Amino acid sequence: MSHGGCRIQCSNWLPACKNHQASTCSESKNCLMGTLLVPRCRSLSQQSILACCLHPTILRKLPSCGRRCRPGDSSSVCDQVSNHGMEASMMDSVMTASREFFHLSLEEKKKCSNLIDGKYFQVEGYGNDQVRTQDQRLDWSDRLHLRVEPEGGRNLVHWPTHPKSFRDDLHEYALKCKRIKGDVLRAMAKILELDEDCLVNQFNSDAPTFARFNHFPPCPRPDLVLGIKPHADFPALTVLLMDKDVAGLQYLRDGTWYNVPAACDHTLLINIGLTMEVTISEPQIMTNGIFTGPMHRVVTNADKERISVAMFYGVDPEQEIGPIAHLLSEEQPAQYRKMKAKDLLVLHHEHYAGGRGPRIADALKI
Ligand SMILES: O=C(O)CCC(=O)C(=O)O
Ligand SMILES: [Fe+2]
Repeated sequence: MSHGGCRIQCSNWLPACKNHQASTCSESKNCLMGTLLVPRCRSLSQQSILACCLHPTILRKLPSCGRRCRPGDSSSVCDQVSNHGMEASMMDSVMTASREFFHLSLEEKKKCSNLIDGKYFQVEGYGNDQVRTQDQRLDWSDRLHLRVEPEGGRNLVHWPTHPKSFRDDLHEYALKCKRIKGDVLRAMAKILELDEDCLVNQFNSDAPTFARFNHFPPCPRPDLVLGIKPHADFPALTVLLMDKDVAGLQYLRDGTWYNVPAACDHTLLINIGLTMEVTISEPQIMTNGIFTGPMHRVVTNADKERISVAMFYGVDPEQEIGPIAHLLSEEQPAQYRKMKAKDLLVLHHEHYAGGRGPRIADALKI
């Protein structure tokens, strides 16, 4: 690692109160994520970042990790990472450019629309989810979704020209995030006792990276409407840049939603996605996987807008994904069937939008 190792933030994630409000909740001082997932120390080795989030059976192999494990802990990678090597000024610039874009007139934003001729949905561009069914729940958010990698596959027609810095900021930011993604994947491979580049090599030159800019305007009824409904990210890994001032993200754990505080100290949040779960979670049959894509959602705020920027790292759509061979043995056979990434994505959308449950990885279980 060129920048001396990422650090995990000791986070104090409080249970959300019943009306979904993220910022006002002080019902409980129970620091679940802080005590269970993150050791109480400020600087951890790179290896420990992920160890904090791994299943206890793997964790026991790691002398450097001070995590206290409880039987039945679920395992998920959803931690705030600092000392990640990205300049705070760059993170601020991306946030400012995003905010400026969302504050443009609707007419201006529609120049990047995700609807062709105002009707036909496409993944890239400005807008909301595709509406597939009459009773589909829509999110209280505006989005700009852009393919960032491979660089040759960028559709600049969707890339805003206002603010002027937007394109350059995103380009630079993507380069930094890619390096962080590599660091995280190498650390994960090490923990799994795989070849260091084994996971990085799952991403060939056609592996897509999408940037999703989320804007959550103030919402008059936060008790009724969610900014993003419960989901687990589909791609393999997400690097999330969050608003410094307004919280809203929540994670589900043991049936309770927990608030993630606003990222006032320039932390990034790393999520494991479902693709990675299918790829690497094989040996722990008893525990349903070493890594799982954590379920999360975003709540709305009555008074304040919120911005976040997610970089989603997927694998080549033509790639067949399934358990990595090195992780399988006679005692630990595959738990998931193999499928091309593009077919898995279709299934995921059907499940998620159709309300049949957001965890497509479960549908793939053998
Ligand atoms: O806004 C956030 O903090 C999370 C966004 C998110 O979960 C997503 O874009 O998939
Ligand atoms: Fe997400």
